[in-house]
Amino acid sequence: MPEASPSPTRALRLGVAGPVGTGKSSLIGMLCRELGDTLELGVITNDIYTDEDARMLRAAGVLDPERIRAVETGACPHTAIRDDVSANLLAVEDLEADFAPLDLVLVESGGDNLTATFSPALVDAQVFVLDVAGGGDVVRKGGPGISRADLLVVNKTDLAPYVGVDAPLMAQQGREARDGRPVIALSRTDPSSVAELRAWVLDVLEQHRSGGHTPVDPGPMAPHSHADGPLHAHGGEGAHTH
Ligand SMILES: Nc1nc2c(ncn2[C@@H]2O[C@H](COP(=O)(O)OP(=O)(O)OP(=O)(O)O)[C@@H](O)[C@H]2O)c(=O)[nH]1
Repeated sequence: MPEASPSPTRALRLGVAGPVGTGKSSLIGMLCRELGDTLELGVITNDIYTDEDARMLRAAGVLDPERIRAVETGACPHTAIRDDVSANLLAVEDLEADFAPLDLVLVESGGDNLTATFSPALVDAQVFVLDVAGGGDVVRKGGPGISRADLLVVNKTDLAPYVGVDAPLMAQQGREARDGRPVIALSRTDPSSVAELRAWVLDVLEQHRSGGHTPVDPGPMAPHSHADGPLHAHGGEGAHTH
């Protein structure tokens, strides 16, 4: 398990969670392109049955393929980032040992629904990714990731006119739901939004290195179900019940 107060010498571990298809892998690829020249990076992906996201990122050529590793999570992808994070921690620690010293390890959750959050035992900070194509009302539905992740991203703003969503309003409602925690309206076609994301990550890294960053638990996941499984919940104290 990582130390309670992260050593400024180890890499910042940044989780990226959010519903299926909102652009988590793309955002990680974007950060690799933006930061790969100046920082030593590693990536861990979580998929239910495959290593699809890792293969997609390797194929994108954004990072040395050896620095992108996959964790196969089995039926419930949330367990692996929330209740029993051992497989992910081992993957992060192996990556850090193999490519020491790393500056930043990006950990992508398996996309599933609105409830996924990382345990602070696995990541130091977390980004929750929504997209405009999921509908403008998604922000108002709330959930621990939307309300309390270190950063909320409203992604694919370039698609907003085509799906009838007011992206600035969606971002504003995100800010209102988050008591001032940051929100970035992002599109890979909007360089200023990409620069804003880059700056946010560098700021958190700087705080991590100076000992000024405290990992915050957004809170446990709400009860949810998977395509082939019953409704279940993940307890806040490491319990996992089906
Ligand atoms: N128009 C547009 N499409 C985007 C943007 N970012 C990502 N996409 C597209 O959205 C789709 C899903 O992106 P992914 O990065 O695979 O999403 P994901 O959240 O990792 O998906 P899962 O791992 O399956 O949950 C892909 O077709 C991307 O090309 C964006 O800024 N604008």
